[in-house]
Amino acid sequence: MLAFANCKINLGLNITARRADGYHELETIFYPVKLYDVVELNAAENTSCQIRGLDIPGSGEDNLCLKAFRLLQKEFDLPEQQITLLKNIPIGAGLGGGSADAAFLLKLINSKFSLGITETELERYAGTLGADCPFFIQNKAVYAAGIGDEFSAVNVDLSGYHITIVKPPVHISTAEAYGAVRPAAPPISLKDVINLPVSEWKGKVKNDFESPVFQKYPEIAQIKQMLYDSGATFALMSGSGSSVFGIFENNVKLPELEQNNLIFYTRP
Ligand SMILES: C[C@](O)(CO)[C@H](O)COP(=O)(O)OP(=O)(O)OC[C@H]1O[C@@H](n2ccc(N)nc2=O)[C@H](O)[C@@H]1O
Ligand SMILES: Nc1ncnc2c1ncn2[C@@H]1O[C@H](COP(=O)(O)OP(=O)(O)OP(=O)(O)O)[C@@H](O)[C@H]1O
Repeated sequence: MLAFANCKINLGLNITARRADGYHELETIFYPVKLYDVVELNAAENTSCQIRGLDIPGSGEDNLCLKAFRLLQKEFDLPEQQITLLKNIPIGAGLGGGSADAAFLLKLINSKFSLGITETELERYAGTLGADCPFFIQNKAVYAAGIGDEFSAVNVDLSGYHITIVKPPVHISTAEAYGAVRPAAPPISLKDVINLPVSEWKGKVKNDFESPVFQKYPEIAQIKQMLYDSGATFALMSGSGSSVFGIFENNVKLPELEQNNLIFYTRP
């Protein structure tokens, strides 16, 4: 039994406060995008995780898929399984790929073994694996507050646009990126700004990680500029980077970026 785990982009990200436990309060719009990993479960003598495709740094035991399986195995009487992960979503990209794998695996285990876990409970399990993880349970465009796990409805539809994601060869640690931001409440909430037409988002829908990340890696700022120069209606770094997405009205090809970077063309 298998599942297709899509990634996300952040349409805006305001980091508003630092909590006593070191985590940060934020507001963001999570938007699902059709760039997929594949996770598969098969009966086996021992539970393990086999990875194909892109290399994931760290040991296999650290893989979020294995952590997701063990989390439910502790609570339910699950038989041993081989988890196979086909990794396509770039890592350290701000696309939440690891979180997506874990969340989709929780859902897959729930349906394969008919565990009857509710969506709310699945979100709670996912939240113990990572701040980005709960979003992928419902996996629809949503306004998120808290540490990224308190959801409310939002009306954003990019289905008429083309999305281009550029992943420069830079790996950014999320914890390090948070450490470089000075939290502040935005003058206007993202929840209101996002109601503007996409053509008015430039300069108004912001990502607070951009400034410190662009300072350290000017090549990422150049990619964003290149997306605008190529006709993007809107461009922004996703999450803590390093990927940058462009929203285009037409399907533009970017040969200069194709030669030098990882680039993905997709539709929302
Ligand atoms: C940047 C975003 O991708 C935006 O969607 C997320 O906030 C990151 O979510 P994530 O990768 O699932 O994060 P986690 O794996 O839970 O945490 C990694 C590290 O990021 C920092 N972290 C994460 C989320 C948050 N709201 N505040 C934080 O300060 C913490 O130092 C934490 O140790
Ligand atoms: N299944 C997995 N896929 C990718 N990374 C994983 C996975 N399991 C564990 N990791 C670890 O998590 C780290 C970050 O992974 P991921 O690609 O999800 O982060 P990201 O692109 O920075 O996304 P975000 O910051 O938006 O959550 C990696 O460095 C890797 O060591």
